[in-house]
Amino acid sequence: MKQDAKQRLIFAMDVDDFAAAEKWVSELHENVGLFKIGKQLFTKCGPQVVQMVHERGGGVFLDLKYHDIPNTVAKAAVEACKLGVEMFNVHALGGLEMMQKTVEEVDAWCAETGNKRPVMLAVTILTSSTEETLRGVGIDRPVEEMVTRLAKLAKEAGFDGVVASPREAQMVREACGPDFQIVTPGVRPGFAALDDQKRVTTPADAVAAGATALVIGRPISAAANPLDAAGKILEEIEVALS
Ligand SMILES: O=C(O)c1cc(=O)[nH]c(=O)n1[C@@H]1O[C@H](COP(=O)(O)O)[C@@H](O)[C@H]1O
Repeated sequence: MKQDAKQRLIFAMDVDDFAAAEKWVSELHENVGLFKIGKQLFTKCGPQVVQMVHERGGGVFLDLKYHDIPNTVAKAAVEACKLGVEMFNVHALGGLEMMQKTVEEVDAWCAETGNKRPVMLAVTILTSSTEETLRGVGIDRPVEEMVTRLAKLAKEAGFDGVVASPREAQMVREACGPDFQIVTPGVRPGFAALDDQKRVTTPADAVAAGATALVIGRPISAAANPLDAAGKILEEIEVALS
């Protein structure tokens, strides 16, 4: 059971330094399944940092949120596959054609090389966004409607799942069926601060709502004892799963 919960805990390794990343992987690998490498760390350290996580026995969620013309995103996604990452993401707002082309090229690369396809996720609406944020960019629709719409689009394109707020997990589950993965950031255990997240829930509530994995950063990294904080989150996930 702990192993199952561990695979569902993704640590957001939001640091800009190779040594700091190395320290986090060594310190947390016992309680964390995947280490999320985002824009800051990847821009600073590049593919070497992916290799480091793999060498230390961790899995990688490459969080570069690709959003560009279809050909550019598809080619970048194939490069992510070549790094051997376990999971990567694009912005669903890039549209159906962008996501379809990405699935097509990744599947072709996997067929050619015999490699396993990484979990492909589409980001719906960021957990830091509100209706006001959407209005500001000309989208006059409720957040919930947009999340469901983008999740369905990702599914239609052949994506494995989405990144969404835990508050929208249940709606996505209903719209996209039981096998669709729902990875939720914006998760805050009772002991942690909200920081800049706006649409949050606890780990237990996220799992109960249908989240298949949780992305958690500062509630672990800012804790007095990060391994212990990750352990407490695992326990909460285990209880929610049972
Ligand atoms: O794609 C993401 O991981 C992501 C999507 C989203 O909507 N909101 C969001 O917070 N994230 C990421 O999830 C992580 C959350 O970190 P904490 O707020 O520290 O737990 C950060 O690395 C964000 O970049």
